[in-house]
Amino acid sequence: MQAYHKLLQHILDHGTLKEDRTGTGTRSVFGYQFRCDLAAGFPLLTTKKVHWPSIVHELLWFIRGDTNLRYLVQNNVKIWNEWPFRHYLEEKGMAERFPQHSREWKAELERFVNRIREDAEFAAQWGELGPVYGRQWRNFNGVDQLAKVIEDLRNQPDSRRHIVSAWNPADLPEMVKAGLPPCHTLFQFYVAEGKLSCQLYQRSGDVFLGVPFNIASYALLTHLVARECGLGVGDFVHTLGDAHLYNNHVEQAREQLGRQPRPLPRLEIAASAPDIFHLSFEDIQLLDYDPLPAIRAPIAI
Ligand SMILES: Nc1nc(=O)c2c([nH]1)NC[C@@H]1CN(c3ccc(C(=O)N[C@@H](CCC(=O)O)C(=O)O)cc3)CN21
Ligand SMILES: O=c1ccn([C@H]2C[C@H](O)[C@@H](COP(=O)(O)O)O2)c(=O)[nH]1
Repeated sequence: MQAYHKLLQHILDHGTLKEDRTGTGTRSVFGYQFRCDLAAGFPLLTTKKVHWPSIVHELLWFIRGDTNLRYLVQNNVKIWNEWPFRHYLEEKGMAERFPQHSREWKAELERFVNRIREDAEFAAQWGELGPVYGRQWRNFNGVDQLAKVIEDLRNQPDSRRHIVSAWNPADLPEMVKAGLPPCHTLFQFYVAEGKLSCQLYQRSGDVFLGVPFNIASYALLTHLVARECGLGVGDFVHTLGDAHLYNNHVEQAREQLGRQPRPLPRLEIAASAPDIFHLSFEDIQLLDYDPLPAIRAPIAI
């Protein structure tokens, strides 16, 4: 928690003004690392409310190898809608009629999302994000990396080769169409003294909106994999490439920095829960999460 505040403050103090693909503009630093001890509490921000159900559903969606928006929409997870919608507008030649974030654009986005939810055929055609995280984790040119890393952690915990990569250069052109090239690019597990640690290399981090989700998601993944291997939890180490604060998030970041952290919540995985590949949302519970109110910020598309 303190580590996240330090990152926000570091970018405010030392970030370089830098243009970006979305045209929003950022303050950015290159190369930043922090760690959290997962035994000290679950690292979900308490200085603003973060939508926990979205984190759980998104991770279960990755673990299942799913890459279609439909599961997320059906579970009220809104964080991926804008990218397939942008692709849909472009393919239909409607992008100019719907300027991003305008009233008409918002109404059309809502219609798009409703059709994804209700119309299976429409979802199959327009909800597909391409070979993004879920595909690469479970089927990287035929390799089930997640199953393999769990097997290796059980058999050779001391190995220095416990890596899962979402960065598949041959598939990048397909990912860019309706999604994005993976931001959380590669992760590595490490076992010492019966505890599982995880380090993530994130090539690009939207520090106000994306990074709080990414921290919680990898913390949860580490807990789930540790349980699968009969290990305790160690550290989550987060290494960022381009760590940026969008120019339209600066006021929100300052507001958050003025708030006092509260005690961290705890994670509970049901004792009766099945293995990692068959978990359901109800098996995973966050206890004692008592955050300060959410702070709204626009998403850069
Ligand atoms: N610019 C950008 N930043 C990101 O973090 C990001 C992308 N693009 N594209 C792909 C995914 C989607 N992610 C997102 C998208 C939206 C929110 C967001 O709007 N969060 C709000 C409200 C979420 C809700 O309650 O539904 C928040 O306050 O956290 C967060 C992460 C992370 N990724
Ligand atoms: O899990 C995620 C996914 C995306 N982001 C952010 C990082 C950037 O702000 C954008 C992606 O734009 P690129 O031009 O492809 O870097 O999304 C994130 O923080 N976390």
